[in-house]
Amino acid sequence: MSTIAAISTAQGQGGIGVIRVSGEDSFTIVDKIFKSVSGKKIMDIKGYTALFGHIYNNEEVLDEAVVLKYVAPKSFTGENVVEISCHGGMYITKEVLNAVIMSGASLAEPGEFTKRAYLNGKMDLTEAESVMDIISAKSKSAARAALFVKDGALFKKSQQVKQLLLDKAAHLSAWADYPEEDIPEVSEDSIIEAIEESISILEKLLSTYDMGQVVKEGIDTVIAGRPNAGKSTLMNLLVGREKSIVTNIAGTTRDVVEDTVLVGNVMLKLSDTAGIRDTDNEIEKIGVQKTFDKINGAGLVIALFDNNEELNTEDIDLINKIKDMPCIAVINKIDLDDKVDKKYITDNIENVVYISAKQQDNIDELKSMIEKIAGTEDFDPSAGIIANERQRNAIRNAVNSLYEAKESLAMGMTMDAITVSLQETIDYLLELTGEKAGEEIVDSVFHNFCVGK
Ligand SMILES: Nc1nc2c(c(=O)[nH]1)N(C=O)[C@@H](CNc1ccc(C(=O)N[C@@H](CCC(=O)O)C(=O)O)cc1)CN2
Ligand SMILES: Nc1nc2c(ncn2[C@@H]2O[C@H](COP(=O)(O)OP(=O)(O)OP(=O)(O)O)[C@@H](O)[C@H]2O)c(=O)[nH]1
Ligand SMILES: [Mg+2]
Repeated sequence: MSTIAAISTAQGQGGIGVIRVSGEDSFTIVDKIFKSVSGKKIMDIKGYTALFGHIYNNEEVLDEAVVLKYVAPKSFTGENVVEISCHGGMYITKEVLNAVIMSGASLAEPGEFTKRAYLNGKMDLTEAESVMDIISAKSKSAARAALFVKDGALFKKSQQVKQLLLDKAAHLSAWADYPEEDIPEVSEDSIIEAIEESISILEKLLSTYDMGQVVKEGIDTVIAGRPNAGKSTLMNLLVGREKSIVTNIAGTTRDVVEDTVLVGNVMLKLSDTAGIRDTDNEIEKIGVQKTFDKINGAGLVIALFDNNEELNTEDIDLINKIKDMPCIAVINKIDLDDKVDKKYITDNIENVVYISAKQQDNIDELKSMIEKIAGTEDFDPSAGIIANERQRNAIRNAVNSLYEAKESLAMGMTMDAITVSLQETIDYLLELTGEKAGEEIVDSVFHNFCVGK
């Protein structure tokens, strides 16, 4: 396989930048452009040792650098690897990469290092996919969950089920293929037991998907309500800066104002919206329409009501619109006189919280309610989460084949038919981990990676 190279650190200014080189010829390629101060060659030093020196482009010094050597198979990719740490910054790192390419390496494709790690048996597909999740994690729980998958949380569960079924499938086919041999018959009960246990493990895994999405992607959360209810004040309070304009003029916010914020271990993708009211103003009208579009696509609606005003028809319409969605009714301005019909709100909406956005009262209560609704309070990162649609489909298919096997048994079908279903389940699990996955599947997994990973 060719020797590949790429900048593995973020593109931009940084203290140092790392160019990673992987493949059989890594040492000779880098030796051509690197002169160590000690005079040693990369070729001659041991794995996991480093040299300090300079990178050259022909006779010209490009930068000083530290090179680190990994000898196959003991490296991230399982190949010979050299990491060149030079000064960070777009210009220098590109020049060094260029020198490595001129010296004989080819430019790595996105995800190619991790793909090679997978192809060399350093990790399975679920572990490789978790690498992306680790990089893109924006919260502690997302990062921890991804790290557990990187450590094989998903892979191990898959192996566990595979083993359970292989024991039965092997037995079944042996028994069916060699009826004259003296192989003990597998009892139907033991097959059912293995199937039930497998279904339970896989279904439990499937149930992690939604929460995994919440932890990873965050929740589309819309702050809605009538003009002047205090939506923008709350938005600013949650994000911790003056993101939205706040005035006492009704109809201040027109466009949707967006930001993300971490509440406990839930990431909210917040949208502050135009106050809902019937208006003749063209601009405001469009804003109100956008508010409704946002509500329709929301994972959580935070509906604000003004404690100091009686409910109007817009308030009531909003309550009716959201009461069957994940939502919180926030009664704002509790520092002012109570005029709002609290009973109507609590009769219709389960989660109600009383705050003063202006005086920052009871905000913690609102935050714990958000966490409760997101259901991430007792999220267990160590259980491993399904990271994406590909994994979910593979597991879903595996479970479906198990249900088929169960049905076949109940219908008194031949053992052959049951073996086929169990074999199918195992194939789906092999696809999940990439132990047996088509080239298209593998390619599409790495397609979304960034260059250098
Ligand atoms: N400098 C550097 N830091 C990094 C990475 C890297 O590639 N380079 N990583 C990139 O993601 C992560 C670490 N990943 C790595 C995974 C395996 C090996 C490695 O050498 N594996 C050998 C070790 C065997 C052993 O000593 O037990 C192996 O698997 O055989 C190195 C880094 C995070 N930090
Ligand atoms: N007394 C009191 N005033 C508040 C409170 N929250 C917001 N306000 C005031 O209410 C007015 C409107 O606040 P905004 O946050 O702009 O209201 P909004 O819902 O975003 O309004 P639009 O953008 O017009 O839809 C401002 O003068 C705020 O200072 C509160 O808890 N108590
Ligand atoms: Mg506003």
